[in-house]
Parts: sequence; C-alpha cells; structure tokens
Amino acid sequence: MADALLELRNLRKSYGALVVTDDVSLSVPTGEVHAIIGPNGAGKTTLIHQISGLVPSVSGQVLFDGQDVTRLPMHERVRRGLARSFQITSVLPGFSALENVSLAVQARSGSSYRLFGNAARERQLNEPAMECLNLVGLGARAQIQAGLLSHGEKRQLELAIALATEPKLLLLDEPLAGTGHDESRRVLDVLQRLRSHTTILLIEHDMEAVFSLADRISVLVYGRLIATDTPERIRANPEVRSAYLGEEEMA
Ligand SMILES: Nc1ncnc2c1ncn2[C@@H]1O[C@H](COP(=O)(O)OP(=O)(O)OP(=O)(O)O)[C@@H](O)[C@H]1O
Repeated sequence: MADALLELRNLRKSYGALVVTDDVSLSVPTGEVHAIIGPNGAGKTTLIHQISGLVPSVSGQVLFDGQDVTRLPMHERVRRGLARSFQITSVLPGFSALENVSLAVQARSGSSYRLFGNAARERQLNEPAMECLNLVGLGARAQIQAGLLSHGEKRQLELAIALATEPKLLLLDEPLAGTGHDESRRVLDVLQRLRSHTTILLIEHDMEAVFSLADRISVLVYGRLIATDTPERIRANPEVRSAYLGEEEMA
C-alpha cells in the first residue's frame, strides 16, 4: 500500500520452539485507528513489542513512514514518530501531571538542559505539555501529583506523555485495562479525540470499545493474522466467530 504509515512484512518471533508471531503482514495507512484483537496468548503484546523495538524479530520487516526500522533501537523509532504508551509504570508518581508531560517534551526536544529553574525554558516545555494535557482532558489536573490521580486519570496521563513525543503513530496496549465503567468512557472519549491528531494501533480486550473505535480490525490467533477488515465484516466473518468471538459478544 503506497500510503501506508506502518507496514509489517512477514514478521515473526519465537521463544525456543514456541512461535509467537508467525508471518504477520499488515498495512496501517495514515489516519487509521487499527485494532488488533485475539484470544489470550495470541501474540498481540509481542507484536506491539516487535513494532516498538522492545523485542527483536526473528525475521520479517517493520517499515515506518517509508523506511525500514526493523533493526533500529526503540529510542530511534520514537524519534521518528513511533510512540508507545507505556503502562502506568512510566508515570513518575512524585511529580505533578504537568512535570511528567514536560519531561517527555524535553526528551522529544533532545535538549540536555535542566528541566526546572529557568522561567523561559520552563515555559518552552510547559506550554506544549499543557496542550497535551488539555487534549486528554487533564488540563484542570495539571498541578496534581501524578501519584494522587485516579487509575483512569493515570491512563489519560500516559496518553499525554506519549503525545508529548509528537507521534505519527501511537501504539497502545490495552488503554482501557483496569478502568471502571465511567473511567473507560472517559478514556474512550479521549481516544476518539486523538484520532484526528495521530494514527493509532491498539490492542484492546473491550470489544464494545474496539468495535466503536476502530476503522479496521485485525484478528490474531496463535500468532497468525486470520483476518483484517472493517468492524462490520469482522463481525460477520465466520472464521473469526469460530476462532475467537463468541456469538453473543458480537451480537
Ligand atoms: N519473554 C517471553 N518468553 C517466553 N515466552 C513468552 C515471552 N513473552 C511472551 N511469551 C509467550 O508468547 C505467547 C504470546 O504472548 P503475548 O503476551 O504476546 O500474547 P497476548 O495476545 O498479548 O496475550 P494477552 O491477551 O493475554 O495479553 C504466550 O504463550 C506467552 O506465554
């Protein structure tokens, strides 16, 4: 596909005799929200690790923005606009929400100056950081210590931190995991808002969210992609139904 932002070609990963991702080929065009679904242990997280550079692939290629990034380290992929939202572990609990995002802005700008101290420099970091916080709906919570935020707010903060790297593609591993009903609605609203800013590739177990959010869905079963299609066609696909989705889940 000529305008693919991300293209996976025959990607494969194994641990000893266990083949975890097997010959995975996939194109994600700019502007798409693409969801990867599949049963537990299907290889979804491993695939995201291979794309982000956390886990090396045994064979195959990852092309991003027209370039082969298969052998590049993770930080180099981030620099090129391939961001990964790291679960709450990446949030520094003793710093404010704003400081957490400012640190990511600083990392993006590649500057070596100290974060706090000089008012002009602080403004340079804080203004884009505030934009990211506003985008994820946390503007009013900017000065709150991150450790005091609710679970859902921390998930929003992770998204703001990822956005601070100005990604072309955002990789999200279960953005709704652990959120309650109201919180998941809020995070879902944020994701809907982000779709006009960045291309998104996500793994998510919440099928209602996946089917309402995704432009296209890929189904991974035992490491192999068995289908990539629109939500409507995935819902109607007999192979997908028998391999993964229960009739009632898709009704
Ligand atoms: N570092 C590792 N060493 C050995 N086996 C691994 C490693 N990481 C993952 N696996 C195995 O690879 C398979 C796929 O795991 P993975 O976490 O990618 O699946 P998943 O689809 O994300 O599952 P879930 O939906 O439960 O998160 C599993 O059988 C898992 O045990």
